[in-house]
Amino acid sequence: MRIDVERLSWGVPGKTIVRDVSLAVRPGETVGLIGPNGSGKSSLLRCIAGLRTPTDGVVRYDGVEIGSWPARERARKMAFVEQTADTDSDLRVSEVAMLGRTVHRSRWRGPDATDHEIVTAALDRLDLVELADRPWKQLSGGERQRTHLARALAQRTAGLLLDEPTNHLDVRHQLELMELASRTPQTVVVALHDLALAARYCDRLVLMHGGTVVAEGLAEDVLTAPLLRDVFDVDAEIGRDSLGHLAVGYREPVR
Ligand SMILES: Nc1ncnc2c1ncn2[C@@H]1O[C@H](COP(=O)(O)OP(=O)(O)OP(=O)(O)O)[C@@H](O)[C@H]1O
Repeated sequence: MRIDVERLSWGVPGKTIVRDVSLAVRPGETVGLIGPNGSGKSSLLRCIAGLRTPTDGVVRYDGVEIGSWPARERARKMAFVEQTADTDSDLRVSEVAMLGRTVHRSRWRGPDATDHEIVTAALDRLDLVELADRPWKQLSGGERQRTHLARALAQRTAGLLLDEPTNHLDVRHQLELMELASRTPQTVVVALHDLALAARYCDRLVLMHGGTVVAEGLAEDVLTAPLLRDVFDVDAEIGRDSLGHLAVGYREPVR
């Protein structure tokens, strides 16, 4: 699925939070959204998901404006895992993942064999099969995050929006999740704070600052010392590690 964001702005009374952002994400592409705290990444993702109505501009999925779509129709096309995703009920892991299937069936029909197959596959991809019967409330932060990702995968959408999906994950699960995000045929927009992870797994990076896009392109073009100094206020050294991946080192902040 192609995602187009055209001249999008969003804010609250007296404050523009996302300003004039345009973005075109090609089918199957994985785009990394990076930027300092408060730069507007989550707000932009919510607008792309259709959870916020832009004050200006439009969002299109495959060329069709999503503004007037019912939530259910949007959710059949786009899954979104928010940064503070929570489930405030007594559900078990497999039941949380099964929530991803609800958008595909009528309210009166329970899950069928296909739904169960899809959920099992999603749990397997997130390394959760052994936890399938565990109550959500007993899970660790990383296990909860993986469960919400399984829910999003079970939704079987053409697009996937992920807000800091790795922030609770151990290193192995971070790598596996990003591998999954980069290899899936889904179109993915993922907000990340780990710049090296973003560089390694995203086809393209979009750097936000103060609600606007200040740079976009290949990781080596976006992650430059001068840009990182301007935007993140850090002195960084960009190099390659022994595996050939972009590495970002930071000097002590000078205050
Ligand atoms: N509903 C709201 N009302 C008022 N201010 C808001 C609202 N939503 C977001 N903001 C503000 O807008 C700015 C951007 O927030 P946003 O969550 O989009 O940033 P972010 O780049 O995702 O940050 P982080 O990296 O910390 O997750 C922040 O200053 C935030 O406090």
